[in-house]
Amino acid sequence: MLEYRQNNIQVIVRVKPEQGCIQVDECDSTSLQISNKQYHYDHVIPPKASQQDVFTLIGQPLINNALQGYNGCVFAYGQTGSGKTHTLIGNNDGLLPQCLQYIFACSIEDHNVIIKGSYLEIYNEQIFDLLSSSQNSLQIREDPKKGIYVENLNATVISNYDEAIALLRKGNSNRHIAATKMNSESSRSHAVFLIQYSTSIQQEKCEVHLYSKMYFVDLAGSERQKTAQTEGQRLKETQAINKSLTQLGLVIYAIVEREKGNNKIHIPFRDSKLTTLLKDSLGGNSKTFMVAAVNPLHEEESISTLKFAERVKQIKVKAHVNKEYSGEEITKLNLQIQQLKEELVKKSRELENVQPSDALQSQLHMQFDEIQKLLQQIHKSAIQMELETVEGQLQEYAEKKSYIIQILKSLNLSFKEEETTNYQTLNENIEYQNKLKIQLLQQEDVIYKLQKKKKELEQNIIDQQQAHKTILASTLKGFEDQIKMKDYLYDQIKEDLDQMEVSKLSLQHQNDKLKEEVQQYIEKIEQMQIQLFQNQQHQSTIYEEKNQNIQKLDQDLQQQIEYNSQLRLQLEQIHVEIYQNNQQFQIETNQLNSQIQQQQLEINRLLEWVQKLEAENINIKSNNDFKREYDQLTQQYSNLKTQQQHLEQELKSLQTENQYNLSVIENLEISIQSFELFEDNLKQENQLYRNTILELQEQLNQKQEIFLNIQKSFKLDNCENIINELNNKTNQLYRNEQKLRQELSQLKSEQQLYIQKLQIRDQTISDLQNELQDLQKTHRTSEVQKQIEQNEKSQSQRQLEQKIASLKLEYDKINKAKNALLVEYTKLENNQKEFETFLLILEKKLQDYVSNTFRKNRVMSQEQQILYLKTTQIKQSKFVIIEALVDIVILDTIDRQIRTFSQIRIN
Ligand SMILES: Nc1ncnc2c1ncn2[C@@H]1O[C@H](COP(=O)(O)OP(=O)(O)OP(=O)(O)O)[C@@H](O)[C@H]1O
Repeated sequence: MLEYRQNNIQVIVRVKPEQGCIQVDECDSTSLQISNKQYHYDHVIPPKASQQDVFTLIGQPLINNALQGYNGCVFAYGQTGSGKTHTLIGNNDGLLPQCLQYIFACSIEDHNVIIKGSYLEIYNEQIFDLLSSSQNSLQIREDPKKGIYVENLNATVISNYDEAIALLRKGNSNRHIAATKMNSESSRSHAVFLIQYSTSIQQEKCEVHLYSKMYFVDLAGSERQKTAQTEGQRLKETQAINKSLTQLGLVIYAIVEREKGNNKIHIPFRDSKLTTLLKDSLGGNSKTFMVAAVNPLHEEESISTLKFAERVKQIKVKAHVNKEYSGEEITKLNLQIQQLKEELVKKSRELENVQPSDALQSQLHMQFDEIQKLLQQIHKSAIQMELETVEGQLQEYAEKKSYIIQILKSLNLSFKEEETTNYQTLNENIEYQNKLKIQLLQQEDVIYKLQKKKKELEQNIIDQQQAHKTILASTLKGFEDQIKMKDYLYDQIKEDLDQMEVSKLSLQHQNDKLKEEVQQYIEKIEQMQIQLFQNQQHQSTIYEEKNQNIQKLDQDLQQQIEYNSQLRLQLEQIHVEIYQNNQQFQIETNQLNSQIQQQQLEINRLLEWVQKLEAENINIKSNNDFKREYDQLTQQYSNLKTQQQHLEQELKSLQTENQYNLSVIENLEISIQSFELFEDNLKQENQLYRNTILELQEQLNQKQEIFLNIQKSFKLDNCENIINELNNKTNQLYRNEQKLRQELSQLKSEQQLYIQKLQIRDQTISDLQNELQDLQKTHRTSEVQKQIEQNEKSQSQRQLEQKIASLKLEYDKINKAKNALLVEYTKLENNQKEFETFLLILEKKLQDYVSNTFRKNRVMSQEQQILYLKTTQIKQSKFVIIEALVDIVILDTIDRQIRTFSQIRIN
C-alpha cells in the first residue's frame, strides 16, 4: 500500500513494458534510472505490474478517501502511446472501471448513497458532453458553493457497476480517437470522467451530508509535431493538445513557485479549459494522484514526462472533508457563520483601503471576540448535541471541534498576516510613492530632454523627408519611364501574341489540312494495299497457270521421253532384226557361196568331165548314144548356169535390201539424234520455264516482303529507317525519272528514224510506181507484144485479183487493228499527258513534302513507283504503237499500189 506524503499530489510513474532506456530498481519501488540519472517519486510501477496492482496502489485509496468525503483526482500524463488510456480505462480493467466496481461494492448497504456519472472531453479547446448527443460546446462556471463546475453537463445517476460501464462505453464511443504515426488509437482530446458521490447520515437533531467528487482525467498525449508527422485536422488537434498541456505545465510551475514562497506569481488557471477544470484538483480541495506514463522506447519524451512529474510532486493540496449539516439549529448557526464570514470579507476589503486606527483595531478585536464567543457557542451547542446523541459519535464531534479550531486559528493567523502585510504594504507604498515622485521628477527632466531631442529629430525628419521627396520624385519618374517602357513592351508582346495567335490558327488550319491529306493518303495507301493484294492474287493465278503449263510440259516431256524410249526399243528391235537378217543373210550368202562354190566345183568337174568327154567325143563321134548323152549334159549345164545367174541376182537383191536396211538404220539413228536434240531443247525450255518461275517466285516473294515491310512499317512506325528508305527511293525515283526522260528523248529520236525509214520506203514505192508507169508506157507502144502479154496478164491478173482479195481481207483486218490501235494510241496519249501533268504535280508535291512526315513520303514514293511502272508500260505500248503505225504506213502504200494496179488493169 502506498504511503502518502502529507498534503501533496501523489506522483506515480508507470513504465510501459518495452525494452529501452529506463531501468527500474526491483528493490526500490520509488525510483528509476534513465540516462544515468535517478528519479524519485511516490511510487514507480514496474513494467510487469498488473492493472489490479495499479488499482490497489491508486484506486483503492482514492475511493476510500471519496467515501470519507474527500475530493479526489487521478490524471494520467505522458507521451502519446505511453499507456495513459491503458492505465485509466484499459480493456475495462483499468483504474476507472475497477474504482466503479469498488465504490458500488462499498456502498451496497448504504441506501442513501447517490452516485452520478459525467463524461466530458476537451477537444480543440472546447468542452463536449460525451454522454449527450448534442454537439454544442459547454462552458465552465465557478460558484462559491459548488466550486468549479461545467454548466449543463449531464450527471447520470448510476445505481450499479453495469450501468456505470455502459455509461463509460457510451462516452468512449463518442471520444475523438484517431490513428497517428505513434499510436493506432490515439486520444485526440482530454477526457474527464467525473464521479459524484454523496450520502447522508440521519442524526437525531441534524442530518450529516457527505459528498465528494472524483475526477479521472485521461490527458491527450504530449507529442512532438516532427515525430508525430500529423497534418490537416490531426495537426490542428496536436497543436491544441500541446497548447493546453503547456498551459498545464505553466500552472504547475506557478503553483510550485507560489509554494516556494513567491506569492506574487499569478497562477494562470483560466488560460485553458483543462487548467480551469482542474483548478481544485491542482492544489485545491482534492486528494490528487498523477500517473506519469513513460515508454522506454522514447528516451527524450520520457525524460520530459519525468521532469514534469518532478514538478507536480512539489504541489501541495488542501483536501478536506465535504460535509454539511442540516437541521433547524444548524441552519441558523450556518447562517450566522455565513453572515460573519461575509462581514469578515467586507472588513478585510475595507482594511485594504483604510489605514487601520486604534479604534478600528479595538473594533476588530471586539468582533473577533464576538466571533470567538459565537464559535464557542457553536462549539458548546455541538458538544451538547453530541452529548445528546450516541456516545459512539463523540469522535466525530471532536473532529469537528478540531476542525473549527483549525479554521479559527487559520482565520486568526490570516488576520494577523493580513494586518502586518497591510502595514508593510502601506509603508512600502509610501516609500514607493516617494520613490515614484523622485522618479517622476527625473522622468520629467528626461521628458524635457526627450522633447527637445524629438524636435531636433522632427526637423531632421522634415529635412530627410524633403531629400527623400526629391529622390522619390526622380525615382518615381524613373519608375514611370520604366512603366511606360514596360507598357510599350507589353503592347508589343501583346501584338506578337496576337500575331502568334493568328499564325497558331493558320498553323492549326494547316495542321487540319495536313491531317485531311494524311487521311487521304492513308486511304490511298489502303487502296494500293488492296491493289497490291489483288496483284499478288493475279500473280499467284499466273503463277498457278504457269505451273500448270509446266506440269503439262512436264507431262508432254514425259510422254515424249516415253515415246523416245519406245522408239529406242523399236530401234533396238530393228537393230536386232537387221542384225539377225544380216546374220541370216550372211548365212544364206555363205550357203549360197558354198553352193556356188560347189556348183562351180561341179561345173569345173563337169567341165573337166566335158573336156574329157570331148576328147573322148573325138574318139566316139560316131556313137549316137553318146551324142544324146552329151546333149543332155549340155542342157544340164545351161540349166545350172541360169540357176547360178538366178542366185547371183538373188544375192544382188539381198545386197540392195541390206543396203536399204542400213540406210533405214542410218535414218532412224538421225531421227533418234534429232529426238534427243528435241528432248534436250525441251529440257532446256523446261529449265528456262523453271528459272522464269523461280524468278517470278522470287519477285513474288520480294513483293510479298515489300508488302510485309509496308505493313510492318505501318505498324512499327520505324520512322528513321522508313525516312531513309524513302529518301533512297525518292533519289532512285529521281534517277528513274531522269532515265525515263532520256528514254523518252531516245524514243523521239527513234521515232524520227522510223519516220525517215518510212520516207525512204515511200520513196522506193514511188520509184516502183514510176517503173510501173514506164512499163505501162512500153505496154502501149508494142501492141503485138501487148496481145501476147494479154494472155500472160490475164493469168497474172487472176493471180493478182486473188492476191488483192486476200490482201483486202488482210487490209480490212489490219485497218480494224489500226483503228483499235489509234483509239488506244489516243488513250495512251491522253494518259501520257495526264501522267505528265500528274508527274509535274507530284514533283511539286514531292518538293513540298519531301521534308514532311514519313507517311506522306511513303505514299509519294509508292505513287511514284506505280507511276514509274505506268511510264514503262506506256513506253512499251508506245513502241508497239509506233511499230503498228509503221505497219499501217506500209499497208497504206500496199493499198495504194493495189489501187494503181487495179487502175492499170481497168485501163
Ligand atoms: N502497461 C502496459 N501493458 C500492456 N500494454 C500497454 C501498456 N501500456 C500501454 N499499452 C498498450 O500500448 C498501446 C498504447 O497505449 P495507450 O492507448 O494507452 O496510449 P496513450 O498514452 O493513451 O496514447 P494517446 O495519448 O495517443 O492516446 C495500447 O495498445 C495499449 O494496450
